[in-house]
Amino acid sequence: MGVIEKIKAIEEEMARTQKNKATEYHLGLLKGKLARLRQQLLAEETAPTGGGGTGFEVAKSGDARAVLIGFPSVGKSSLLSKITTTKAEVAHYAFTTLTSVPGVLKYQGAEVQIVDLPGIIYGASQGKGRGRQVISTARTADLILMVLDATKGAHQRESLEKELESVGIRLNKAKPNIYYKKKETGGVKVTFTSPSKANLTEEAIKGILKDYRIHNADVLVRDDKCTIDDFIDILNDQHCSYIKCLYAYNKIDAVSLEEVDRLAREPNTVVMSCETELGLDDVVDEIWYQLNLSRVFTKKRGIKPDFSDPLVVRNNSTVGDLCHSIHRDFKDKFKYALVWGSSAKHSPQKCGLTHKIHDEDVVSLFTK
Ligand SMILES: Nc1nc2c(ncn2[C@@H]2O[C@H](COP(=O)(O)OP(=O)(O)OP(=O)(O)O)[C@@H](O)[C@H]2O)c(=O)[nH]1
Ligand SMILES: [K+]
Ligand SMILES: [Mg+2]
Repeated sequence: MGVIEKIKAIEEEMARTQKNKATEYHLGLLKGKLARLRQQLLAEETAPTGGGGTGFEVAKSGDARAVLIGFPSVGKSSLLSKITTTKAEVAHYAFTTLTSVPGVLKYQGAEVQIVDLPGIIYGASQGKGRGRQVISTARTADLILMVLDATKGAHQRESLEKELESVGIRLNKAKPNIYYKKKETGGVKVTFTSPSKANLTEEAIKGILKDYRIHNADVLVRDDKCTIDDFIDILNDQHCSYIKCLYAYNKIDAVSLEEVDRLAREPNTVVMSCETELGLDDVVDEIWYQLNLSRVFTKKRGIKPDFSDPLVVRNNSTVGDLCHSIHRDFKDKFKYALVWGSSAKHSPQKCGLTHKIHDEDVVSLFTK
């Protein structure tokens, strides 16, 4: 049986199986198997072929990458053209964009790569259209920007989420807090830090492991809300990507104010009109906010800091992380830092490697 037939068989079995307490872990297993098979399908499609690939993948650049995902003609290329200097082709017909197009969003000295992609269609996760390439590019994103058409219903968002979910992309979800280690001997040991409030029981874990033919392992469930699906995600770890998602509703010029207001209140959501340039600044601010990055300006003694050229680090980074981002051996030479900005108690504050820096801090580093 080929991969596609296997997928079909599992989908049919899932459709036949009624969802209830007795079947939920079997259904979870089937879901896990599906995710693995779909991954396999994607890998086959995107594996580099001898005679040169399709040129679909773009090299990463800048401080982070946001990827535009959405159905055809929702305005992905319009958005790229508005917030970067890249001019992408925009037209009223579906599938105007046929390959990936990168652009650079400049945000107060930081650079975010924005990747425009072809529209996704129903069944993309099974390889329809350019679905496979689009999905494998989505997996490389620090942020998925899901572009939606405000004039269409809620089903577009749900079905896109389903497509991504089915290939192991988890949106706005932290990796389940479960420690799992496969071992050589000793049997299966399951521990819960507090009694489970979801369907993940010791019995379910043992059943799932048996199905995976794993007979020796340590499992520690650290979160009482973990589900069977979460545990299967942990077992399929290399097939799961946990990615932030920002929902951007475009074409708000074409719907009522009430509808705009309703959409804008949804979590992780921005509303915009690329055509009338409404809300674009908010979109850009929100992209930056969701990426969870800080800009830090370094300053040499006696010279003003260069505010056009920040170092970009993850939020909650320490002075030590900053040193590491400059050079991996820099920490060894480090003596102390002077810090100006909201993280400093006084201006400047003398700090060590563990001091946490904030967005827009100015830092002078002194070496031995
Ligand atoms: N009313 C309205 N139309 C818009 C807006 N933004 C884009 N459009 C129109 O929507 C159509 C599709 O825009 P594109 O940017 O090509 O959409 P896309 O998502 O890149 O489309 P594909 O590449 O084909 O998947 C064009 O006719 C645009 O002029 C908007 O804010 N309001
Ligand atoms: K289009
Ligand atoms: Mg396009």
